Amino acid sequence: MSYQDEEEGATFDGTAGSFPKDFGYGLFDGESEGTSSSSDQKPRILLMGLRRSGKSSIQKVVFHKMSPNETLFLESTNKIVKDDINNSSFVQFQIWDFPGQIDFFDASFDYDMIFSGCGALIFVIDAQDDYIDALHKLNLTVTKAYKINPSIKFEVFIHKVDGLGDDFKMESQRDIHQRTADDLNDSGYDQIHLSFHLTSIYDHSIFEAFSKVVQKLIPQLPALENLLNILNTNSAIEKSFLFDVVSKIYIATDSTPVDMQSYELCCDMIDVVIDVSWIYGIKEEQEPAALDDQSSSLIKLNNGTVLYLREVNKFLALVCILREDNFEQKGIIDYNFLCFRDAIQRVFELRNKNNSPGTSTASNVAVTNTSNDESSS
Ligand SMILES: Nc1nc2c(ncn2[C@@H]2O[C@H](COP(=O)(O)OP(=O)(O)OP(=O)(O)O)[C@@H](O)[C@H]2O)c(=O)[nH]1
Repeated sequence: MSYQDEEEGATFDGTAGSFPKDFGYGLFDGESEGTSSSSDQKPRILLMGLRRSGKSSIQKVVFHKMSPNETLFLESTNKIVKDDINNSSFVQFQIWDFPGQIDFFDASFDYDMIFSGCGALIFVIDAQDDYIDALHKLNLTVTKAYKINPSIKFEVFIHKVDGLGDDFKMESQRDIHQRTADDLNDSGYDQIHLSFHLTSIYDHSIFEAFSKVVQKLIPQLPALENLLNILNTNSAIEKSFLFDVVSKIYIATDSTPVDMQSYELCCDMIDVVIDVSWIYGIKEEQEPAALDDQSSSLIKLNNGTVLYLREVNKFLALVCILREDNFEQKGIIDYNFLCFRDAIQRVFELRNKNNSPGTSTASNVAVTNTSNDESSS
């Protein structure tokens, strides 16, 4: 089995989508290349599934801003393609895209090495196709991976659901759920937990599903959720997301349920802010950055709701949804936000202190220090 490091921009020039591929990518202030975790230490998210199930498309759309229509021209993957996700820099990991025809009984497939450093395994099932073979492969894959590394998070993407009606979607999910549980029982692995997500690259569901996968690998998630809950309560905010700006993955949200529409609105807001700041906000000689410490934006919707965005650091933004009436107390909201930003920085400073260099846990995503040069208050 051969490996291939994907050269950034070699196969896709990043012109599709609403902002450039290299927008805001890079290291934190004062950090040199040598200080970031090396490729081998970065935790892995594996993308597996049958041929043409949509693995490469998912990776390209979520992390390389490829427009969904362009995925029609993607060629079949015939090698394991390793992609370093350091574009967002906040959460760093590698995605390994596997060829659909991979054979676990092939002696050259070093699955000990592959599964041992793996944080999450995403198995993609094409819901528009007959999925019986895929379920067989899923069972084979998760049992093999579990034997080597029981701490892997197993995620099943029931993919390409854009072509399916709502009833059929639900029915497929139920059926796949049932069959995989039966298969795992039969093979004596009923302790393996699988999470299911209905996804499509043609809407935001793929970003939402990926957000949930990445969140499971962030050990600070409970602390972040708690901070968002406190912020919401004290500022009369209805919903808030902490976004990794470039990928539009949300790395945390408060504990109220996420509804797709709110998430989509917040994603669209990020696109608008970045597009506008790209056109008007950045001087030529400066290194492009998605946001700076002054970035904020306010969008009033005609249903009496306000979307409010504030920069947390170079790579993270807080996007809140609240009633227009409650936004009258903007001073309080801004003050609470500064406290929130300060607390977030302290959460990650603590982690960095606890983690001596080179000892990042393989299954958790590496989180880089978020502190800005400027004082936050
Ligand atoms: N309708 C629909 N088509 C999709 C979706 N995702 C991917 N596709 C299409 O599925 C086809 C196969 O996608 P790929 O990403 O090449 O599949 P793959 O799993 O990487 O395939 P291999 O490299 O052969 O293993 C492409 O024509 C994509 O446009 C989706 O969400 N909906």
